[in-house]
Parts: sequence; C-alpha cells; structure tokens
Amino acid sequence: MTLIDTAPASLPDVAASVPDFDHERVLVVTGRRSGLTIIVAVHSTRLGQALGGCRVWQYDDWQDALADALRLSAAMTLKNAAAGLARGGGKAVIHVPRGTVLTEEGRHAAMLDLGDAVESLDGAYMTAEDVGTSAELMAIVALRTAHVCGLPPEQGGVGEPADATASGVFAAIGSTLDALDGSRDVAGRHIVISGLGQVGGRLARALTAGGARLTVTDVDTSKKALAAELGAHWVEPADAHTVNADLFVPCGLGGALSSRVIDELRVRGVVGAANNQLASRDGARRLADRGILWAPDFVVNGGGVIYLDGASTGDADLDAIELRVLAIGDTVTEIFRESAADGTTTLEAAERIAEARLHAA
Ligand SMILES: NC(=O)c1ccc[n+]([C@@H]2O[C@H](COP(=O)([O-])OP(=O)(O)OC[C@H]3O[C@@H](n4cnc5c(N)ncnc54)[C@H](O)[C@@H]3O)[C@@H](O)[C@H]2O)c1
Repeated sequence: MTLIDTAPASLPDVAASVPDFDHERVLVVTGRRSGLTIIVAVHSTRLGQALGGCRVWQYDDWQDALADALRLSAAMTLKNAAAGLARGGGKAVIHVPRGTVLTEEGRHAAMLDLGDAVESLDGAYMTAEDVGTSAELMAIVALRTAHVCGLPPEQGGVGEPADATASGVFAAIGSTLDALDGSRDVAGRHIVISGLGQVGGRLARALTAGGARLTVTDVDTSKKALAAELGAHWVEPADAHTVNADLFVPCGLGGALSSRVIDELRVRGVVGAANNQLASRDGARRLADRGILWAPDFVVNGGGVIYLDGASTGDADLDAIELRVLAIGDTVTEIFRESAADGTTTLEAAERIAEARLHAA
C-alpha cells in the first residue's frame, strides 16, 4: 500500500524516476513545528519492522528529497536482508531547502516533527541517525516516539553505530584485498578514503594502525587536521578517485561513482561505507569491465544496522554482535565468488543473496 499524506501534482513523475517503485508506505508531511518537509519511506516490512536512519540534508526541492528517500529505503531492505536481520527497509529524509541554515532550535523542532511522523506509522518503521543527525538528536525524537534507536548511552541508548559500520567496512576491505591478492593484510597497501566523517575518520585511524598508506580527502577542509595527525596524504576531493592506489574507499555521500569517475579510477578495488555509490545501476558492469572489483555498498556498510538491531534489544550480546559485523567480510567473499562463477556483476550477486534471504522469510 502506498500512503501519501500530502499529494502534490508532480508526485507520479518523481515516482516514475525511481526504478521499481514498490514501497509499502510513503509519508510526506510538513513538520508542524519546523515547517520542513519530512519524508518517511517504508519500503518493506516483510522481514520485520523497517529500520533505517534519518537523513537531514539540503536538496533543490522536496521532490529530490523524496526520490532520495525512496532509493535509500529500498536499499535498506536489501541491506537488512543481506545482514541477516529480521528487519525490513525504511528511511526518513528531512528536506532542508538549499541555502537554509538550520538553527539549533530548528533542528530540535525538526526532530520532534520526525518523532510524530514515525509515531503515526504505528511501529512500521524505526528511525536512527544518519547523515546530518546524531545520537543526541535521536534523544529528541524519543520524546515523541519509542520507535527510535541509537540514543546516547548516558540517556539509556546504545550510542552511535559508526564504530560497527567502520568495523564492517574494515572486514570488507580485508575480503576485497584477499580476492585481489590472496591476503587480507592492509599493511603496505595504498588506500584512498574520500570522506573523513564518522565512519571514514574511524576507518582512517584503523587502517593507519594496520600499516596502510593513506591518501584522504573531504569537502570539509577542517579534516586536514586528521590527515596530518595520521600522516596521510591529502588531495582535493575532485582528484581523489584519480589517485593510483590499491583501493578507493568512498565514505562521503552517495552517487560518487559516475561513469566518468569509474572511467578515471586507477585502483583495483572499490569498497566503502557510502550509501548508493553507483550514480546509475550500469556502473556495476562498467566497473567489472574495467577489471575493478566493487564490493556492494549495501553489504559493506551493514555494520551499523547490525549493531543497532542487536544492541537495541534488552539482552544485547556485544560479542555476538561483533561476530555478525565481522561476518560482512564473509558475505563479501561469497558475493565475489558467485559473481566470478557466473559472470554477473557483484551488484547482481549481492542482490541475489539478499533476495534469497528476503524470500526465504
Ligand atoms: N554512520 C554510519 O554508521 C553509517 C552506516 C551506514 C552507511 N553510512 C553511510 O556512510 C557515509 C558516511 O557516513 P558518516 O556517518 O561517516 O557521515 P558523516 O556526515 O559523518 O561524514 C561524511 C563526510 O563526507 C564528507 N563529504 C561529503 N561529500 C563529500 C565529497 N563529495 N567528497 C569528499 N567528502 C565528502 C563530509 O564533509 C563528511 O566529513 C554516508 O553515505 C552514510 O549514509 C553510514
């Protein structure tokens, strides 16, 4: 069922621009307090309550935010299935009009509005942090709904999932290196990280500790301090993908792998945390044709949801959660094996594995 609470005339065009529109529910509301457009897309609850973060981001218009929510929520269904969770896929997006600076009060109001929107879905969707939100902001959401996870530990929550996400990406990097060279060891490898935020920053530290040689970038130049601290080489964001290295690790926003970027890559593998890395689906074939091994993003970055799902239950077993996060590396190896065996792209192999888990339910 598709539920549109606010039904603008151009909605069919937006939906048509999203391949395979098959979402269960989409809620589009104007926040009573914030005045911002809040979108909650529930793609599937087949495996259980939908789980996915809330992104607060600037778009040209709310239709672009809706398209993003539709794509991201569908990706969450595959991600949660690939991670072996009893969770469906959903995502919330709050549209901040381009050029608007959200004040602290505005952000607070937006989180209360988000809480109301989530609560109105009667438990179909549980929200969490994502780009533009934080554990502290999730505590504000929790004032309006119980269907939120990842609150700060001092407020009874399980904290931010970025550690687990970074651990999962690290495991996937090991599997990618193993598939390329027969060794998981990062020591001596040259790795390019684009985006030094919560996940990319942690990954940079872990890879440096493991002996990797790093080239890094971020659109936020304050991240140069971390690069200097780690002894990493800094390049401009537009040049990062052209660096001759072993791996390119996208940890910024989605869509980084356009046709042009893929053609200009000078690495043997791409494996990173960013959601929806491929600007278009045929990028997976383009990467394969160039002999570049791509570890599908929705599998690689599943550590965060594995942590949030596991840690949010009353009797959380952190060791068991860690093992499930590290098992992302095994899934990546399985994807590479299947894709090599039948000549399909790694994207197709990953989707097959996720869909098999989805339909086995
Ligand atoms: N945080 C998590 O646990 C988690 C889980 C799953 C997926 N992800 C995905 O991983 C990515 C990073 O997440 P995060 O939590 O680290 O976000 P973040 O906002 O903390 O960090 C993103 C960083 O990327 C930088 N950036 C943005 N655009 C860039 C560009 N074009 N080139 C270079 N740098 C750019 C930003 O300045 C920022 O420092 C996002 O796509 C997110 O959806 C995160």
